[in-house]
Amino acid sequence: MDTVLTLDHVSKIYHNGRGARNITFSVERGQVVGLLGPNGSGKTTIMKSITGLSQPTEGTITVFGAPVTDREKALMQVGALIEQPALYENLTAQDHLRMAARYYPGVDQARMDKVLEIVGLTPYRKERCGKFSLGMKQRMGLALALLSEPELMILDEPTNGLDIEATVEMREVILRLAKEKGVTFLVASHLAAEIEKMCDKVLVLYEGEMLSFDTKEEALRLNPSLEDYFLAKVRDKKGSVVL
Ligand SMILES: Nc1ncnc2c1ncn2[C@@H]1O[C@H](COP(=O)(O)OP(=O)(O)OP(=O)(O)O)[C@@H](O)[C@H]1O
Repeated sequence: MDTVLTLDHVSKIYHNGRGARNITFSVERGQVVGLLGPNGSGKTTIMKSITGLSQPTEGTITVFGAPVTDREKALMQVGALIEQPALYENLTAQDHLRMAARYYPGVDQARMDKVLEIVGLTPYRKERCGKFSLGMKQRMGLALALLSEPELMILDEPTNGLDIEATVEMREVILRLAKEKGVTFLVASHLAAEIEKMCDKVLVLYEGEMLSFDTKEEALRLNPSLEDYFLAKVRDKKGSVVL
């Protein structure tokens, strides 16, 4: 199997002592890996370190065999949606894609049409993004992240704030891309059920610490759900304290 992403003893500690500590895991091509953890557990910190948005205090991150310190090379094949997508209220979906396409020489009109189709925004391509619903904005962010046909996608809470239908649509897009195109995904969520529906492997984060990294099958072997698995891991960490 091809290893797409490796974190080796990575820590990112902010000046206030918080962040994420001693994170080690690898992701293989075509896998959908979930980062599961409550608010403040370090999910965004890890994703920002992978995408080069922030600098780890310790450890090494390798993307497609290149260290993330060699930013341009490592991140050429990475698409990311971290926090809310930054969209201009007065620009249309099509305008946003044209602007982003300037950074990617190989991206043509056909690719722009394709990403709009993938995320289901083709009928709205000439509408201003300021008029988009939250779910449409999120899908627009995904379209922009997909524009350069990245082989690795880093998605931070991609269904945050979305209603049931938009959540299902977002999940279907992710699973389709993983299955049909072999795209590798690292997806962060604080919802165990969300990770359970989407991921092949799950990494549990708690208070900046990595508590486990298992396949979904392993996680569900002794637990009825990923929620129970998560609670069991947190209980193990806290000793006998019952949540
Ligand atoms: N720029 C920063 N400066 C100082 N502390 C920070 C900074 N960014 C995050 N933190 C702290 O680091 C810890 C991890 O935060 P992070 O945003 O990575 O968590 P998260 O799991 O993504 O949370 P959420 O689900 O709320 O987005 C938290 O305690 C947070 O307060």
